[in-house]
Amino acid sequence: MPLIEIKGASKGFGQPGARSEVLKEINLAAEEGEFVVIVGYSGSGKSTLINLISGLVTPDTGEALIEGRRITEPGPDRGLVFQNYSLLPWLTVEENIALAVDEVFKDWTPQQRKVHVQKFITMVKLGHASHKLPKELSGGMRQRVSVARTIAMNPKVLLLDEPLSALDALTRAQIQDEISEIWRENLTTVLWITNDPDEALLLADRVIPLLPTSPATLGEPILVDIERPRDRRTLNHDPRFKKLRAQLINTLLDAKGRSKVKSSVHVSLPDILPEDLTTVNSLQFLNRSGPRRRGDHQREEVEVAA
Ligand SMILES: Nc1ncnc2c1ncn2[C@@H]1O[C@H](COP(=O)(O)OP(=O)(O)OP(=O)(O)O)[C@@H](O)[C@H]1O
Repeated sequence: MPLIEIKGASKGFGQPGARSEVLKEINLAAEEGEFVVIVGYSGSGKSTLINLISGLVTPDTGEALIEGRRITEPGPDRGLVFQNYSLLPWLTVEENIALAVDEVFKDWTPQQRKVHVQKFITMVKLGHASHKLPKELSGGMRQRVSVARTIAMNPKVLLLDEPLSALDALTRAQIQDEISEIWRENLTTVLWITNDPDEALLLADRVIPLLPTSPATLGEPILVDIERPRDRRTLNHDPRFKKLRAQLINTLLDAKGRSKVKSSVHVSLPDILPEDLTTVNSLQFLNRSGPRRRGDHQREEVEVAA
């Protein structure tokens, strides 16, 4: 049985009449220990999709499951890391992580909890900053705390919603490598959302494109059968990487192109004959009591883009 699963889920927002359908017939499964990345355009519904699993969003139809149980609300078995760190500003690095650990491991001794917190601070290389407040940290350091805090709660699956998009490219690359290493050592199941195809292919076992159809649907998964650890410098020249990259980007671009092709509808013209204003006689229409009607046999339709 897959660790997490989404079966036939659709989701829209808003009241009838002003409703927007965001996701349609989403089917997804991730096995234990698997690193799955969903890649899609901004605004296409990526957060909505990951939140079906976090429990923050309930599907209109279909269901999301963890270990076969239906997800109805957030829970400690699913750790969520957002793009905006969400640290408590009045607590230090250590205290921010300890707060989460104390909440989840209530029956542990204070010493056990302290050792556990230190392990994760070391894992994200923040030993030198454990007594600093969030305002004294760089964006990259804050995101490391956020990741450490979430992993320290031992979730069954780590859900990352564009965790690095607020960071500069170099810090981003560094933290991608760090999280990849943490994943390999701990083999947590990871579901990562991004709008960056390179990030997706560097990190994932399997990349799934979220197609910008309206509503969005999932495309065919792309298996990234490139051995780990993956070195970003050599990867760029690896023919397998180049091929997968082209396949992924083309899939997303093709779907975007198709979504621009609008349908057309037939509209009946009003039941009024147009006046010919090029002849003097036509000015007679000013004396008429009403417009001239088309006969039924003259009814006209035009095709307009919808
Ligand atoms: N709670 C909500 N109420 C109403 N509309 C919502 C809600 N959540 C999301 N939406 C709409 O659903 C669509 C998809 O949003 P979502 O945040 O899932 O996209 P995204 O791909 O994660 O975007 P981004 O990459 O910009 O973060 C957007 O049009 C958004 O306005």
